[in-house]
Amino acid sequence: MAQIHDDSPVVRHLTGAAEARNPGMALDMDRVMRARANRSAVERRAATLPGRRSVKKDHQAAWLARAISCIDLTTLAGDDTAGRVRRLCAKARQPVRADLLEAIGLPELTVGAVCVYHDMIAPAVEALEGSGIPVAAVSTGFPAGLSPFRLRLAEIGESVAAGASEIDIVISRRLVLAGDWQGLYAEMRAFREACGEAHVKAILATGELGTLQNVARASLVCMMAGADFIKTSTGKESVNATLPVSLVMMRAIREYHEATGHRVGYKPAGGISKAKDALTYLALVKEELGDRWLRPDLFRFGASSLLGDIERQLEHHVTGAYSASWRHALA
Ligand SMILES: O=C[C@H](O)COP(=O)(O)O
Repeated sequence: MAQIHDDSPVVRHLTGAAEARNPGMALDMDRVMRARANRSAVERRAATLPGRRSVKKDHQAAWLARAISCIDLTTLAGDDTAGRVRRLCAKARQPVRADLLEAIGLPELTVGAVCVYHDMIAPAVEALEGSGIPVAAVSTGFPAGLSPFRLRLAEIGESVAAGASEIDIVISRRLVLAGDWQGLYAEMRAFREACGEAHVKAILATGELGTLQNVARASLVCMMAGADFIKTSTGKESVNATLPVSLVMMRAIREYHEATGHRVGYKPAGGISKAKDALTYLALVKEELGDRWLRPDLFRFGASSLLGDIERQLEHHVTGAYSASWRHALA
């Protein structure tokens, strides 16, 4: 079987230079109010995506490897333990069986980050020491974001002090629903400041924002306030990442880049568990934002069970046989 060559996009993306951070800008209300989303046009375009770009054989293995490198391998359960987090981190270091990684020519492949609640940061940092894999912590009263503002800020500070280098904040949905864009801007600015050097992902919880127009406006406001990434969902809403929402958020990212020159990352999260869905998302990123976004510094999947299905597909690619999904239960 042909291997993925050293100059392949998969290998290059692992060694590419990181992007300068988005510093944000003053709140531009004209631009925010101009942001619109035509629901039927967006849904029509999204409906054409699944299955349209089918990549096969070595190309498919390369895209699946790239998907792995962009996963925020996540556990966000009330019964998380240090032991479970240590097992997840072992999986993050070696996401796929060593012989499969050798066979596709990427023995060093890892996931993009491990994402946990605050109390699980310490075991994750310890388990990932020396791997270069960052620890991301959900924060600011995740998932609802309804705890006192000063406590939400303090939570960020504690998570950074505990070793998280990425902070996934949740915005106050009520600010969006009330059209309080100044309030959302101020909140996001304060969260960004509290993060310091840690990168901040703004979770919009799009399933609770009512309209795609609100999604477009909230995306712009969070980027203007300095978000490094915008992220769809906590995984706890009744509707999480969808293709229409992704289209709207990616177009907001593109518009912000065209206006400011700053690239903001994108993280769809919640309910993405199949390799073929991951390929659809990657194709959408490539079409809407371009190849530069297909690296872990600008694109992540927030997912707790996607890796298991990707591993099954890679095993099939290398050996010609599928293994049972229970063999990949952890990821
Ligand atoms: O941010 C990540 C999500 O919580 C993961 O959601 P999931 O368990 O549906 O993959």
